[in-house]
Amino acid sequence: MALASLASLGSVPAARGRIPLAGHTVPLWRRPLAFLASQRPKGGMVRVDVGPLPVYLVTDPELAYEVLVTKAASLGRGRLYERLRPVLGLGLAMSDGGEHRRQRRLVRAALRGVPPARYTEISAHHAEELTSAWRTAEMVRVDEAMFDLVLGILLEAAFSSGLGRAAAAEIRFSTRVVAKGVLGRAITPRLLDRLPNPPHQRYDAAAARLRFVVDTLIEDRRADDGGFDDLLSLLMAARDPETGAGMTDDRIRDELVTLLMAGTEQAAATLAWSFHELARHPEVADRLREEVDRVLDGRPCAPGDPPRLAYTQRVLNEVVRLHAAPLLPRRTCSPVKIGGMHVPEGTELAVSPYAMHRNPWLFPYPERLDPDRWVSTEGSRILPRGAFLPFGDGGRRCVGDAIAWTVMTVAVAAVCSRWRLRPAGWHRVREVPAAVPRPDALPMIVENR
Ligand code: HEM
Repeated sequence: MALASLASLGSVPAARGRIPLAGHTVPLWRRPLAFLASQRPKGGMVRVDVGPLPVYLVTDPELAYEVLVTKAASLGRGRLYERLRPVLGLGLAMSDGGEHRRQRRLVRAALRGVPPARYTEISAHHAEELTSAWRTAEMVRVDEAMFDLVLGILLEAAFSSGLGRAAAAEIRFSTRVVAKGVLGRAITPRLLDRLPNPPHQRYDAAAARLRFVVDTLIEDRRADDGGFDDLLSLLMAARDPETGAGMTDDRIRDELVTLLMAGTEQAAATLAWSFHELARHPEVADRLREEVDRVLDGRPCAPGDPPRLAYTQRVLNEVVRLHAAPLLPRRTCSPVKIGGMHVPEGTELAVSPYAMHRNPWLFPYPERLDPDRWVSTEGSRILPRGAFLPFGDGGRRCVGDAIAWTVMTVAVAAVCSRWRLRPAGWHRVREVPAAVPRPDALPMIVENR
């Protein structure tokens, strides 16, 4: 059927709460995640007006699968991403089409070049260092501790021993500033760039410093490329199988910054939520500790252990379900049929894993942390494709998912084999929108088990 003769986007309903001229800016500003989770339109698509810009929000698994997988060739990055170029450059998260496919092949090959056992060893070492420094009754900002932990692990995987103290401190500082400011920067209209805005200035300066430090590390490695087997060396050695071409140093820097930013923010937020959820569900925490004790018997995780921690991984599966990406934005780069509708070129779409994962038709009692919903028994319901998207799907699916599972399993096991974390009663934790929502702050008290 010709595209033009199909139903048009005009038939897609607008989400409730729209105000003339302002669109849905008010609910998006005041309670964005609750607003997204409340969207369950009949046809699986609803229009959300971000000021004057209509964005078609996809909350139905079948449509999400079309957007992310089967029709992905007609979709590129959405507008939100354009604003991230000063920090992510031409890194994987920013490119499209054939360029993206070629680059992704190289990055995946480099990531796979570090054996999974190495990620387990590095994670176990860093997690031990962190948890052995905690003291009974101490208050720990778990969100910050997890950020430092994941970044430390990724930095060691990327630069092994080649990273000096000063460079490590600079990367830690800048990455934190960039991670905090990234969403504000992405949604601020370009028009306002000229106005003085201290948070944006801090963000821009941190982005520039982060890129500068990584540039210097690449330069140093070019001068002494003796026998490293880390991600940096693997990215330098990566060659396109068709053309034999490698990456320029600028591109290697963009990929490293992308991996550090994408990996740290999301895995750290998920880990922080894990401890928040375990504290709210003592029966789940007891079962997890029982498993960790049985499998590890008091020793740190070793290669081969993470897959044996099956209950721990089911808990993490629930955490990534409940605290998933609010939006995976896309823009059509050619006219395309989606959900039987004609979608013209230049349309902004966004799949919402967050909304989907909280849909009771897909996940009964969705607000409940229930690791056993992932036990497959005879007769258990099979989820439709496109319904569970913590790592996205298709050609843009997360390239760090396996690393994330290792890092997170090892870290949860390390904390739970030594400590119980109790919420510090004075703070009510809020979900802050980000690539993966993060806690605004997560102060917890360390207790003996
Ligand atoms: C719990 C942890 C993580 C979660 C929930 C997560 C989630 C995601 C999601 C949903 C996407 C797809 C975005 C889209 O379709 O628009 C993505 C892409 C990506 N992730 Fe992750 N991620 C995690 C950890 C990591 C780690 C540890 C790394 C790196 C070591 C990483 C690197 C990336 C990169 C580079 C992309 C872009 C892929 C592309 O565009 O081809 N992520 N991630």
